[in-house]
Amino acid sequence: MVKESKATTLVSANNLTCIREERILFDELSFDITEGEIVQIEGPNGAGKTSLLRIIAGLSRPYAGQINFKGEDINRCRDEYNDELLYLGHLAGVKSELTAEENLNFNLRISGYDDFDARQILAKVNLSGFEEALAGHLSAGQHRRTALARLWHTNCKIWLLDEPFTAIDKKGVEELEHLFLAHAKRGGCVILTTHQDMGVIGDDILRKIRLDYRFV
Ligand SMILES: Nc1ncnc2c1ncn2[C@@H]1O[C@H](COP(=O)(O)OP(=O)(O)OP(=O)(O)O)[C@@H](O)[C@H]1O
Repeated sequence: MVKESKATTLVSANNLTCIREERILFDELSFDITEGEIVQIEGPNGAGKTSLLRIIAGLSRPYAGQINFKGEDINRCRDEYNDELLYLGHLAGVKSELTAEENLNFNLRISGYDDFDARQILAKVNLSGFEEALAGHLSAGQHRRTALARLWHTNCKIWLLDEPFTAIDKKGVEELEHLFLAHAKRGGCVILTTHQDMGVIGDDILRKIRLDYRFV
């Protein structure tokens, strides 16, 4: 008999409330995200998507509620959680005064990787020939690709991506979508914000968490 294996819950939000400038961005928000899921946090500008991602990442605290990693409060398993977390925010840790290759080397080494071929990874994000260009001299899309390159070399299961498609061309968006699908298939999860429609990841796969703010 084939035994059905149940997907592990990686991240749970428990009754999260976030208040900014006397505005409730979200209130008693709860959800579970399991291995293999791709989740889009959606809502209008200012709804609290970045705020929610930062709370999930443990970078800021909610007014109330907590985030659990595999059932445990992230404040009690920080190291274990951080080992599984890849967070790419708006600025995404790309330093203008470093080259594309130096940025990738830095970002991967600081995450504990030392066995990689940066040029090969940069080729995957279409930056061949730009390895030695200063990030500050790259186009907006190439700058973003420099940040995203580390997704091609990571063991982290939980990807938290704030507007990953910003400035990325159509083909690049599709390649990223395929990467997310492959990551989910390997048992990871992707939690992202975007205002863009995703054409490769169908609505049957994509799960949406919608935020709509209201005044206190
Ligand atoms: N640290 C902070 N202090 C005060 N207000 C904040 C802080 N962080 C966010 N806000 C406010 O909270 C609201 C939600 O911001 P957030 O960046 O989470 O929205 P968003 O849904 O990601 O928006 P967008 O689609 O424009 O990126 C905004 O009105 C913002 O000004």
